[in-house]
Amino acid sequence: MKIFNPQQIKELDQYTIQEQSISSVDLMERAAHKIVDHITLNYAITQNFTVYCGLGNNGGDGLAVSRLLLKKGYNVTVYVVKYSANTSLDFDENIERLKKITTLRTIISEKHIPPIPNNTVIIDAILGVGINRPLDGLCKVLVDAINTAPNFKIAIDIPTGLFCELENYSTEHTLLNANTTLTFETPKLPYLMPSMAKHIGNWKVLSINLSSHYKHNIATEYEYTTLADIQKINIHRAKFSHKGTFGHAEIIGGAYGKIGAIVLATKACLKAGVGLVTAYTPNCGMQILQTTVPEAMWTGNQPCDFYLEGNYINTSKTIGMGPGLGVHPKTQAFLHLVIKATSTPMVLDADAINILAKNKEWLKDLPKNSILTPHPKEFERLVGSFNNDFEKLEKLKEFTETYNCIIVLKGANTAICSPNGQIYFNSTGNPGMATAGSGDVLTGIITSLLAQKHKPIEAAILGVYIHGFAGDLASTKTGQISLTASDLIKNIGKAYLKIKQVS
Ligand SMILES: NC(=O)C1=CN([C@@H]2O[C@H](COP(=O)(O)OP(=O)(O)OC[C@H]3O[C@@H](n4cnc5c(N)ncnc54)[C@H](OP(=O)(O)O)[C@@H]3O)[C@@H](O)[C@H]2O)[C@@H](O)CC1
Ligand SMILES: Nc1ncnc2c1ncn2[C@@H]1O[C@H](COP(=O)(O)OP(=O)(O)O)[C@@H](O)[C@H]1O
Ligand SMILES: [K+]
Repeated sequence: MKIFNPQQIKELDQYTIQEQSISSVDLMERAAHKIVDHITLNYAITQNFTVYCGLGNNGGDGLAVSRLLLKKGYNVTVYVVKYSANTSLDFDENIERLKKITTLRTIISEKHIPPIPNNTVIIDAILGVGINRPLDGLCKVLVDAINTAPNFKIAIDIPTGLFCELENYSTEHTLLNANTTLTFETPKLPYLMPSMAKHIGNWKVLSINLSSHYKHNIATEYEYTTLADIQKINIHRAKFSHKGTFGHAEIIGGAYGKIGAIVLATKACLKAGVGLVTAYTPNCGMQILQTTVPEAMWTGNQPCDFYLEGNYINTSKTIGMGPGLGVHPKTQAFLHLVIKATSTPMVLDADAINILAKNKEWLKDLPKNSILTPHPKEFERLVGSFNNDFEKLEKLKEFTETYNCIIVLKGANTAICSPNGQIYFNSTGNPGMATAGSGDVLTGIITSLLAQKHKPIEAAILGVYIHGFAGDLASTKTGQISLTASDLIKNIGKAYLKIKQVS
């Protein structure tokens, strides 16, 4: 699913109006109905609402929602926030419609902000994507007052004060803290940023049937991977395929006391469908590997605390390297040898990333289209610090473009950045996955998909989706608190089945 910027949202609106021969006020009505459907599903008729409406189309949405809720019998108090003399045409039309059924109240200055009763749900329709400057004066004071109130808050489209692009953005600006944000057609970029979660709350995309033609044809910098996107990827197994068809992966890593990382990655690699897998660990890992993962082959011939370059035998396998590897100087040299000796894309995780962060001049030796899977701390070691999440995304693009690689920046809504700077946010997964070894499982899955000849960017997107999906399926049995990395592995198969089932 594409993520449009505010300019594209305006164009999409206009395109839809022409294509569907619908007036903009009727499109607003369609949007308002979707909001009201959500509210009626979630709130009893006894619930009171207080709606704050600005003077543009976000305010227009608020007025239309108020009218529809009143008609259904809800108790709704509507305030028009008069911060300027300008109003939009659809706002004006909705004022006329609403006036016929209720009394409108106006807030004209900071001194006239009415107290907020505690039994009401607040609906924020002050400003939407039309925001072009930070909040000040009446809007700022009102948003501060709303933020102070303990009431549940629903924002329409975006919480008032939020900017969707780096331009204009500052962490100093006031913005409304919503508990739920109900947006139209596509998620907005800030919804996928950790620092914005407290402003956006839970968010939901409501489809308002905007032009498919426009959505299909316009390129965006950002996408949000949904099940429908994943189902376009071919995971079918042909009848006469054999284990050679599905590649041979080599998972390199582990050290004394950290062999478990390689056990998890190797198991996950198998469960994700690879034909053959070899675990490459220090000698102390051999028995453990052969006992816990009998399906895997073992190789290594390495001492337990570091890796020796001379013991490495280059093969044509698809390499996933890093879990439990350690950062001993000899291991660092070993990693440099491996990346120089490899010509096909490989997966680098954990200590492999930490070693590259210490030796940035080696990054140019990475095989083209290799996939690095840092968690946020590893990412910072790699690219340096940044001031906010917008800058973080810029650094992400800069890095993948410079080194011709793919980065999988892990976390909630993992961001996958291609070598040409396209970013795909993942939609599966849950906080239960913030547990030891969860990243090792991901390394195994992505290496497996790469070995199965998925294109590197596809392996990254599909791998992250399956990993998160396995986490979601696992959590239905274990709950999030007790979820472990092994539960993820157990649910990889089920995740595949679910993907295929509904396709
Ligand atoms: N396809 C969709 O998604 C659909 C979207 N729809 C809805 O339309 C909304 C966008 O509406 P919009 O373009 O009228 O903008 P909106 O946010 O109401 O701002 C209005 C005006 O406020 C002003 N202003 C700006 N910053 C300010 C500030 N800091 N403090 C004070 N004033 C400020 C500025 O005017 P100015 O003062 O510069 O003249 C600006 O033009 C969208 O979020 C969604 O709710 C649906 O109706 C249908 C389908
Ligand atoms: N809050 C969360 N929501 C969704 N996924 C998460 C969350 N926290 C962590 N994860 C996922 O769990 C994995 C953790 O990886 P990592 O930090 O490398 O763990 P480890 O080093 O213990 O293996 C990543 O794939 C990440 O996306
Ligand atoms: K709003």
